[in-house]
Amino acid sequence: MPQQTETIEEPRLVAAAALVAERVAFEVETEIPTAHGRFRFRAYRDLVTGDEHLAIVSLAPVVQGALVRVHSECLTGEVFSSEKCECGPQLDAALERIADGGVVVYLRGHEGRGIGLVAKLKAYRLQQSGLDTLDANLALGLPADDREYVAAAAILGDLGLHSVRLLTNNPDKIAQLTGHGIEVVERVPLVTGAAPANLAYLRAKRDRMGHLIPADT
Ligand SMILES: Nc1nc2c(ncn2[C@@H]2O[C@H](COP(=O)(O)OP(=O)(O)OP(=O)(O)O)[C@@H](O)[C@H]2O)c(=O)[nH]1
Ligand SMILES: [Zn+2]
Repeated sequence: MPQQTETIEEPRLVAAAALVAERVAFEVETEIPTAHGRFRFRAYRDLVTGDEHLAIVSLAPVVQGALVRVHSECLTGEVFSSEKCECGPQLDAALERIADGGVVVYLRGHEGRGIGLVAKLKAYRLQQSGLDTLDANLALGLPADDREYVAAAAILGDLGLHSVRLLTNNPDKIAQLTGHGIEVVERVPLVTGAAPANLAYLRAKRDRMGHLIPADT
């Protein structure tokens, strides 16, 4: 019986290893104490985009089905506590929650849903004159969401994870990771950081972009 299991899993493992090799290069691991506990910070170079991504891994063992957050970089929300989005509180909450055995994959190059910092600030400026988060991107001639998650799947593959409980409200993240060989056994909602300044943003994500955000937000 154990032999049979190995035979079934082998193609998946081979595919995961190939994805890792073609997409990311592991560079370094070091432990860092944070306000949310001590974590292993593992840095990867993205072989396609050149971005430097991170896997922030709990010291507690990470097993199949572990809690995972795949998080898009957001300078304004995470460094400057901008209340135009809820990225800062989401990242803090994710680190708290994975401390018992899980991973945050922090994706650089995802700033502004993949359009970059300057374009995001241009989009914010348009939002000041009334456009919502989606139409502001489109008015700039840019996609509503330009993110892809191959690198995240490759990093999870490097950690030996092919089955995860994913902290997200974004169905596209689940669909893309699944398409790249990561089985999402459960979606764990991550609703936090709502503030008067980001209510319209949360509602636009829910009503126009399909995010699974509670109706009473
Ligand atoms: N273009 C643009 N990007 C934004 C805006 N507000 C936040 N972002 C970016 O959106 C990204 C986060 O994506 P979200 O759609 O908020 O959330 P998500 O990660 O897809 O979904 P969750 O997993 O549920 O958190 C970050 O890179 C932010 O910089 C905005 O108004 N316009
Ligand atoms: Zn943000």
